[in-house]
Amino acid sequence: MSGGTDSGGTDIERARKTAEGLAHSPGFGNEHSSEAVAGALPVGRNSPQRAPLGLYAEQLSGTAFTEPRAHNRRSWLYRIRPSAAHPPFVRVAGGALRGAPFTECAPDPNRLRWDPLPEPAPGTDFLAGLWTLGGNGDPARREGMAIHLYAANAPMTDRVFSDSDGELLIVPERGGLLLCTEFGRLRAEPGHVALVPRGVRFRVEPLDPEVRGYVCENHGRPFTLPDLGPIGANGLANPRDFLAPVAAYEDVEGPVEVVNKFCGELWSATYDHSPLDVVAWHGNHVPYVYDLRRFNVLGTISYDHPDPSIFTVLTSPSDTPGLANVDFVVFAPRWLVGEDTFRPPYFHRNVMSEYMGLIEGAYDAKRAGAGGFVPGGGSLHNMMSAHGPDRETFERASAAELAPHKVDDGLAFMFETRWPVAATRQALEADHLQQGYDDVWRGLERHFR
Ligand SMILES: O=C(O)Cc1cc(O)ccc1O
Ligand SMILES: [Fe+2]
Repeated sequence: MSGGTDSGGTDIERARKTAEGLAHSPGFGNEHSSEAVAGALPVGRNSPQRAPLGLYAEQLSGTAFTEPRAHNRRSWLYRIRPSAAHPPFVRVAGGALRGAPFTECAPDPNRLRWDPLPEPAPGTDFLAGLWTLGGNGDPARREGMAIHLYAANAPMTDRVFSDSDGELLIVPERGGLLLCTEFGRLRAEPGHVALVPRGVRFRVEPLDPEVRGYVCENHGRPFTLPDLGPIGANGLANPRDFLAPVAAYEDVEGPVEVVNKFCGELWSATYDHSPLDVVAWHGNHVPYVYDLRRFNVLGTISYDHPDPSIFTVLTSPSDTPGLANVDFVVFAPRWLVGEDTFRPPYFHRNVMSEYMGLIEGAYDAKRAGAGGFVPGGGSLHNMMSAHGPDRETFERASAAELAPHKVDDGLAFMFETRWPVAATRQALEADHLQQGYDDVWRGLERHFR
C-alpha cells in the first residue's frame, strides 16, 4: 500500500480523520492534473507505449469525442488495473431506486409536498438508501433528469457505485459525506454540493451516524456554469470555488462489487480488486464539491422580484439556447431592499417544473415547522401549476414595512427542469407525502373593490 491514503477503512471515526485536511485542485471545467506518486503521470502524451510505473492508461469520456472544445469533457486515468478487467454484469434489485422512463403513474398537475424520508433500517448505506421521487426524459437518449433522496447510516463496504445514466449532484441536508472516488477523496457537508460525473466509480462513507440529502441525477449535458451576460465577468458561482480532489488510490486485492446504473436498472459485477486504483489522472471530467455559502447572490437594488434564474449555480443546457434540461438554483442568505415591492416569491405558473428542497432553516415563501416546508422535505410544482407564497407569507409581506431586510434564516434550493416530473408510485403513496398541501393557499381573501 502506498500513495498517501489508507486501504479504505470504513468506520466513521476513520472516515472523519481521513476527510480532514483533504487537498484539492480548484477550478471549474479546467484541465486538472494530479498524481499520488511522483512520476505516475506521463509527460507530453496520454498514451505512452508503456505508462509510468507499470500503470494502465484509460480514457473516460463525458462528452462525444467530437463535441466543441468548450463543451468537451474527458479525463485520462493511470491505474493499477484497467476497468475492462471484469466478469459479466448481472441485473440486481434496485431497492427504492427507480429509473426512467417514469411511467408508473400519470404525471400529476397537483402541488405536492413531502416531509423528510423516514429513518432507514440500521446498516443502510448510501446506495441502498437512495429513494426515487420522480423524474423525466430518458437516460438512453441522454436527456431529462431524476430526483432522488437518500437516508443512510452505514458506509459502503466492499462496493462502489457508478452511474452510466448521468452525473449525480448530491445535496447533503443532514450529516457529512466522504466520497471516495476514482479521482480521490472529497468531503461534502450540509451546505455543500458534490458532483460525481457520469460513469465515475465512487463509494460513500457517512461522516455522521445519520446522513440525509437530495440527489439530482442529470441525464443530459453535464452541468456547467451559466453565462453571465450583462452581469459581467464575475458573480454567481465563481469557478475557483469548485474543488476537485487530488489523486488518492486504493491498492486492494480482493472482491469489490461495482454496481452500475444503466438505462434505469442496476447491474453488478464483482472485480477482484478495488476499482478506486487510479494513481494519477488529468482532465476536466472530474468530481467536485462547492460550498453554497460562497455563492455571490445578486438581486434587485431598485424594485421588483427578479426571476430565480438569477440564483442559478449550475445549468445543464439543452439543444435549445436558454432552455435548461435542468438548472440547480440556490436561495442563499441575501438582503432584500426592493422599494414598493412584494419581496417574497410572487404567485406564478411556470412552464418549467420545479422541485424544491430545504437544507436548513426556512424558505421565505413558506411557513416552516411541522406540516410546513421543512429541512429534508421537498415540494413539486409541476409545469403550469399555480403556486407562490402561502397565505401567511402573502399577508405578512403585503403589510410589511419595507426597510432593508436580511433573509438569513435558511438555505433552500431548486431543481428546475424543462419537462414535467412524473412522481414514482412510492412517492405518491408515501406516508410522508403531506395531505392537504393545497390548504396553504386557502383563505386568500378577495380584496378587489
Ligand atoms: O416557487 C418557488 O418558490 C421558486 C421561485 C422563487 C422565486 O423567487 C421566483 C419564482 C420561483 O418559482
Ligand atoms: Fe416556483
